[in-house]
This record gives sequence, C-alpha cells and structure tokens, in this order.
Amino acid sequence: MLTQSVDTLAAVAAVDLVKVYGSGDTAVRALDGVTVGFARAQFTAIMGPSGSGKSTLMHCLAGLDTATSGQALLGGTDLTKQSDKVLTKVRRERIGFVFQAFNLLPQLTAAQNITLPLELSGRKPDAHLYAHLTETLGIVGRLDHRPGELSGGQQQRVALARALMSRPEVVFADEPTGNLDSRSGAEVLLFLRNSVRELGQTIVMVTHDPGAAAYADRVVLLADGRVAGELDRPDIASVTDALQSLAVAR
Ligand SMILES: Nc1ncnc2c1ncn2[C@@H]1O[C@H](COP(=O)(O)OP(=O)(O)OP(=O)(O)O)[C@@H](O)[C@H]1O
Repeated sequence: MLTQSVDTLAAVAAVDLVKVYGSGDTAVRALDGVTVGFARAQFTAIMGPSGSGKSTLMHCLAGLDTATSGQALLGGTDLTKQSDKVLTKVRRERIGFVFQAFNLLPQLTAAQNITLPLELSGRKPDAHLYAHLTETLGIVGRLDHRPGELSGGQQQRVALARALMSRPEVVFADEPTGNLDSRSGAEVLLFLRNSVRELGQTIVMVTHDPGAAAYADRVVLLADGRVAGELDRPDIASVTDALQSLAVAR
C-alpha cells in the first residue's frame, strides 16, 4: 500500500522503500518506508543526520544495493526486480556517478577515464558533448594526465565529465565536495547546477553541507529512515534551520 503519492513523471522515485540490514535482534531498519520522487531536470539534495539513511536510499535507487521491499524506479524500470546483469547495464548506461573519493582508474588517462563507461557499453562518445564538457570544466590541458598527476579538484572535474558523457537519466553525487577545498567545491557545485539548466540533467546529491545544498533546487530531509520534510529553493539559513529542527525533534 502506498503511504504517499509519488510523481509518476519523476526521473527517479522510491515507493514505500524499506531496507533492513541484518536480522533478529541486530536488524537495522535503514529505510522505513520512503516514498519520494526526483523530478527531471532538477537538482535535489538529500540531507539528514548521520545514520538517517541517505546513502542507503541513494544506493537502492542506483541499483548498487537491493531493497528489502518497495520499489526503486528509474524511469519505468523497477530496479528491485532486475537481475545483477541488468543492473550492471543500467548503472553503466543510464546512471552517472560522482563520489567523494573521485573513483577514477589510476592507470588510465583523464581522457580514457571519461570515455570508459561508454566504451564498455559499446557506444561511441559524442565528440560535441566531450568538447563541451572538457572545455566547460577547464580540463582540456589535463586530458593526457593520469589521476595521480591531477589535483583533487581536477580529478573531480574529470569524474563529472565521465558522469555526464553518457547523457544519463540521473547523476547521483555522493558528497561530491567532501574532499575539496571551498573554491574547488564551489566550482563543482556550479557545474552541477549549470548542467541542470543547460543540459536538462537530473541530479540527486547526498550532502552534509548546507552550503552545498543551497545550490540545489530542492532539499529532501531524511530522519530515522523516513522522509522528514523538504525545502524548495533552499538557502543556507533555511537548510541550517531545518537540520536543527530535526536534531531537536529526535
Ligand atoms: N552494510 C550495513 N550493514 C548494517 N547496517 C548498515 C549497513 N549500511 C548502513 N547501515 C546502517 O543503516 C543506517 C543508515 O545508514 P546510511 O549509511 O544510509 O546513513 P547516512 O544517512 O548515509 O549516514 P552518514 O551521514 O553517516 O553517511 C545506519 O544505522 C547504518 O548504521
């Protein structure tokens, strides 16, 4: 039974999603019936106290973890019903990932890292998009370098180009500025925001940082594995207030 309605046009949605880790006395209900939609061409931040289920929700929606019950919808596909083989293909072809730790392959150049997911799925990189992304991200002069020869900010910009090259239905960003100084972090967030405006990209980002969340169009708040509220057009003050109210209510 649905506890809330969900936008059926959403790029990504959770419907009454439950995730229980372990069993018996040690079972942890990381997601306790989450129903939420993430609209197309919108930048949404997921926030909440530590342990509230942010990473679990993102992992279930990205087909990186299996839910206990409920639906994890990407477009019309319920990821909870797919085989591992299909999930691998979905992650490669329909989802872009940006992680706190960049997760580039150290033995490949920046250029090779950017095009690898497309090559693995047998698709030819779009030369215009490649030029647009590498120019906008300011990494044209770094494309022959390996990740170990790049700064953290440059590595994350390579990861951003890789995430967007396949024109994914959604980009999931997990604390994308967590390892960056404030200037590099702001560049990453501005790029994410502009990719929503200019390319119609859908972005879902987990963050602890109200400053990062203020770049988003919307904030979804989690607490104890449930949706605890949301904010449209967030700013640093409204996000900070909402997080403080959650902490007080617990
Ligand atoms: N593999 C696992 N096995 C057992 N429990 C887990 C596992 N992964 C997460 N949990 C538990 O599930 C709950 C939600 O964890 P999750 O990592 O999703 O929270 P979070 O909001 O992302 O936290 P943080 O902000 O600290 O990263 C926590 O109580 C956590 O301890």
